Amino acid sequence: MDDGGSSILSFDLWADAQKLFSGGVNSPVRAAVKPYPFFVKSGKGPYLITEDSKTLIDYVLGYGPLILGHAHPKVIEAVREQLDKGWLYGTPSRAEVELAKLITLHVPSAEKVRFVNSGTEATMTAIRLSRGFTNRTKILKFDGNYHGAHDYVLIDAGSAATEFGVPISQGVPREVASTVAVCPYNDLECTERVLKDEDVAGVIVEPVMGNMGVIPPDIEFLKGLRELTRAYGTILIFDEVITGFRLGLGGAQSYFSVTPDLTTLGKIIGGGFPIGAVCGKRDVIDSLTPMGKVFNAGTFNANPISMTAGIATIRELEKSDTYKVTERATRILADEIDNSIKMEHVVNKVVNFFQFFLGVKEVKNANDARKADRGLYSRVHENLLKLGVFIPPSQFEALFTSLAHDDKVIEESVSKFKKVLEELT
Ligand SMILES: Cc1ncc(COP(=O)(O)O)c(C=O)c1O
Ligand SMILES: N[C@H](C=O)CCC(=O)O
Repeated sequence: MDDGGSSILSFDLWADAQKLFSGGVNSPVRAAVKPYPFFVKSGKGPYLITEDSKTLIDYVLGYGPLILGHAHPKVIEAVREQLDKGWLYGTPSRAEVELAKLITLHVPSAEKVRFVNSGTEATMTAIRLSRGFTNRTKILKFDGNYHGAHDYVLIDAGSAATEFGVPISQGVPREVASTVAVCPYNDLECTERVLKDEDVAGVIVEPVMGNMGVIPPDIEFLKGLRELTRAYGTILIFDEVITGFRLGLGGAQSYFSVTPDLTTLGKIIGGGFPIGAVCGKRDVIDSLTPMGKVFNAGTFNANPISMTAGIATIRELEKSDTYKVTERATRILADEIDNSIKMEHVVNKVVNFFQFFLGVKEVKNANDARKADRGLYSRVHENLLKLGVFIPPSQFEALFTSLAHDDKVIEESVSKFKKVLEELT
């Protein structure tokens, strides 16, 4: 980052933060920013403004939720209106019905919904549901898929768990870990072997892997998962915390025409406010308390602010050119990056999010991603930051585009990427 005498504020905040928080941060990936995490005072459209008064073009976008860009006026208006009416009732409110209607309208697998407060809670609840509904214990997940920060899934997890070398977290009881089988992504043979040999309650999968960089699925893999889980009476859970309302209004399940039994959502459906949701077949969701015996509860579940921001966001997605704009932005940027890198590399993109991998020929699963040159990726991140472009600090995250990433922003970004990539690769 260009100090220019003005980065004292971030630097000082960082010094304080290290005394106050483990590693100076409250979510580990943030500590990977080089040379040290900058602190943000505001966001507008495609930009972040740092405490050092630097403007950065943002391709992190809160790790995915901000598909309309920062501080979109429609979301501000809706949340302001809600604030005047209070923000927590401990009762149902109109907004949760409206948001659930939008989700069930657009997401093919969603007949009923349970709102929670994060993607982590959503996958935890979906897994418990699949166990409760089937009366089985085992879960199958895929190497490098990240489903949040709870015990059931911190086994061969991607994202910061891989970045910081804890794909299997300390503190997860061995008894819990032993209930989770892991297969390589895009590997149906392994999946079938596990389903045949074990009594599996649920298979949880990111329909596009977005937590080892971006890794697209083989369409046959998703279709095969559907057929196999049906054949073995296992619940298929699509973790669409990233892909939900990003690949289109119907998420990955519409994009790939594969309908799971349960879907977990988060990020975009809260318009950038904390949220999670489990949705799926009526009889499965009805297994949750109070109708059923699978427990879930939450003080902040379906809180009116997140509901309102989510409604405003989805309404905007329904009528704006967001998918056209974000796809175009990703295509131009990803292609230009592809052309600018001189060494062996891969650029993986799906609709409107992408990642590049240096020093490898193909990235089809987590093992391929681990072979990429992470040190060099980190230098690209650092040098781009000096030029005013913020990409994820970790190889194992994704670059996202938003409605605010118009041609002018992309043009400026392309010239900066070219400069850095031609110099470093
Ligand atoms: C696919 C996926 N599932 C689950 C989660 C967990 O969501 P949250 O961070 O909101 O708990 C994330 C991101 O963090 C994710 O990318
Ligand atoms: N990869 C994570 C979610 O998608 C990044 C967010 C975080 O862990 O802070």
